[in-house]
Amino acid sequence: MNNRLIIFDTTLRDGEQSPGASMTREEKVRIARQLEKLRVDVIEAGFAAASQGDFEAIRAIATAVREPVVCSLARANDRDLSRAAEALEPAARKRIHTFIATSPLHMQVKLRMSPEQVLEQAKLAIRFARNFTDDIEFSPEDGSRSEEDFLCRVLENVIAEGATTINFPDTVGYAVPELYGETIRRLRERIPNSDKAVWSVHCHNDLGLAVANSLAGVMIGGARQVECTINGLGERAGNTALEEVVMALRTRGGYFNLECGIDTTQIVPASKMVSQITGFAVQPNKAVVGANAFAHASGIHQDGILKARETYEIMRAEDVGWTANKIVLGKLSGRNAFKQRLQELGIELDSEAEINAAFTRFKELADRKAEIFDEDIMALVSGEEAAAGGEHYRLVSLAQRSETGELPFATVVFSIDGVEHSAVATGDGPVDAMVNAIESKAQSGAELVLFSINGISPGTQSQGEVTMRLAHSGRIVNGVGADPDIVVASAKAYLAGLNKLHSKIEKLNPQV
Ligand SMILES: CC(=O)SCCNC(=O)CCNC(=O)[C@H](O)C(C)(C)COP(=O)(O)OP(=O)(O)OC[C@H]1O[C@@H](n2cnc3c(N)ncnc32)[C@H](O)[C@@H]1OP(=O)(O)O
Ligand SMILES: CC(C)C(=O)C(=O)O
Repeated sequence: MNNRLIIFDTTLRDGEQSPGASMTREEKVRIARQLEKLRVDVIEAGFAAASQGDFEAIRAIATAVREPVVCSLARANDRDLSRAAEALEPAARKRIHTFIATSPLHMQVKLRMSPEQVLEQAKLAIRFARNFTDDIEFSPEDGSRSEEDFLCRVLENVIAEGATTINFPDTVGYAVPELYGETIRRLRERIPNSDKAVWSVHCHNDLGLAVANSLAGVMIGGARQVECTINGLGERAGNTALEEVVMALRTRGGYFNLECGIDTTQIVPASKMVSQITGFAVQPNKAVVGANAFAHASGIHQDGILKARETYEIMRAEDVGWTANKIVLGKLSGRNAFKQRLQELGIELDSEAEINAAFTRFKELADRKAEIFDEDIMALVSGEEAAAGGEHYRLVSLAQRSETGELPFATVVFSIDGVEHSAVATGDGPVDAMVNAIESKAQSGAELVLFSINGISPGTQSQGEVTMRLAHSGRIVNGVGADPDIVVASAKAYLAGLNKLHSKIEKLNPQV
C-alpha cells in the first residue's frame, strides 16, 4: 500500500467555523501563503456559496497559491457546486468537496429526505461537479453515526460517478479510535470499487480524540488523507491538529512508516499566524506549538536536558520552528541548570562556594517569584537582589480618565522612600498620562524602550501582565506588573522598573 499521506488543511473552512474565528479575505490569503510554505497538499479555502466574502476569499487564494490544490466545500446541489467551480477558476489545481449527510438522524430531521433521495442527490452532485473538475471529494456527513450498509451503497455509487477522494467524517466527534479505524477498513473491503478513490479522515475533537481517531483511520483503516487544521482550530472543540499528526508521523516514523511533504520548520510560524489572526490563543501546554512544549522547569529534567536533550525531549524545538528549547528557572530548578544559565550569561563566579551561595539566594528569590529572568540572576549575583525586590518607589493608588475626543489624564499616588506623593498629568493615552504623572515627581530620566502586555488568562476579566523595559545611562531593566486593570498593571511595571534602576544606581553611588 502507498505510504504517502496527503495533508488536507481545512483551517480556512472548518477552522473558520469556530465561533469567533472569522477571517477577512486578506487574512485568509496570508494564512494560505503560509500553508503553501508549510507544504500542505490541499488547502480547503472556504465554502464558496456561503457568502460573497467567502467566494472572493477562495478566488483570491486560488490566484495567490500555486503549489497546493485549492478546494471549496459545497452542498450537494447545483447552485453550491457552480459557485465553488466559479470561485476556483483561477486555481492551478482545484478540487470540489461536496457532502451530504447519511446518518438516519440527519436525513430524517435535518434534510427531511429519505435515504433513496440522499443517494440520488449524492450521485447527481458528483455528476454535476465533473463538469468542472476531475478532482472531486465526497463526504457522507455524520459518517460515524451512519448505517454501514447504506454507507456502502452511497460510497460505491459516488465512486462510480467519479468521486476521487472519499472522506469519512466523524462530524460530531463521537468516534473512538479502534472502531473508527475498523469501520473504514470494513467499508474499503466491502465496497468493490473502493480502490478507485483515496480514503480520507476528518475528525472532530468533542471527546479529545480527533488526532487518535485520525491516526487509527490511517493505520487500521488504510486512509491516506488526513483533514486537519492548524492548532486544531475548528467547529466546537475543534478538528484534528495538523502539527500533532505530522509530528507523530515524523517522531514515530518506524511505527507509521508513512511520509508527508510538510516542512515542519514552518509549523510554529503557521501556528502563531493563525492564533494572531483569529485571536484564539494557543494554550501553553498544547502539544508541539504551545509555549511550554519545549520548556523545562524542574531541576531533574533540566539536568537531564543539559546532559542530553533526548532525556526529556522526543522532538527538537528547532525542527518545528521554535528557535530553541527553553530552560525556565524557578523554584524547582537545580544547581546544574543554574550554573548553565550563569555560563550563558557570561557570569563567572570564582569558586564553588560562591556558586552555592548564589544558588541559595536564587532559591530564596524563586520562592517569592514564579519565574526568574536573566536580569534577576544578574542582579542576584551582583548582590542586588534585595534591592531589586525592594521598594524605593511604591504605588499607593491610581485614578485615570479617558474619553473619546478628550485628552486622557491620570492621578497617581506613590511613595518614594516611604514619603507619599500625588501627581496629575495628561498624556496621549492613559498609560502615557500615568508615566508622565510619575515622572513629574520621580524625574528618573529613564527611557521607556519596550512596552508589552499579555492576558494571563483568557477573557476580559483576566489579569493583564505588563512588561516595561526601561533604559538609563546604558543600563536596561525590565519591570513587570500584573493587575486586572491594565493601567494599574502598567504603573506597577513602571515603578518596578524604576526600583531596579534605582537599586543599580544606588549600588554604584551609595549616597543616592
Ligand atoms: C459538517 C459541516 O461542517 S458542514 C459545513 C458547515 N458550514 C456552514 O454551514 C457554513 C456555511 N453555511 C452557510 O453560509 C449557509 O448555511 C448556507 C449558505 C450554506 C445555506 O444557507 P440557507 O440557504 O439560508 O440555509 P440554512 O443554513 O438555514 O439551512 C441549510 C439548508 O441546507 C440543507 N442542506 C444541509 N446540508 C446539505 C447538503 N449537504 N446538501 C444539500 N442540502 C443540504 C438543509 O437541509 C437546509 O435546507 P432547508 O433550507 O430546505 O431546510
Ligand atoms: C463537510 C464535512 C467534511 C465536515 O466538515 C464534517 O462532517 O465535520
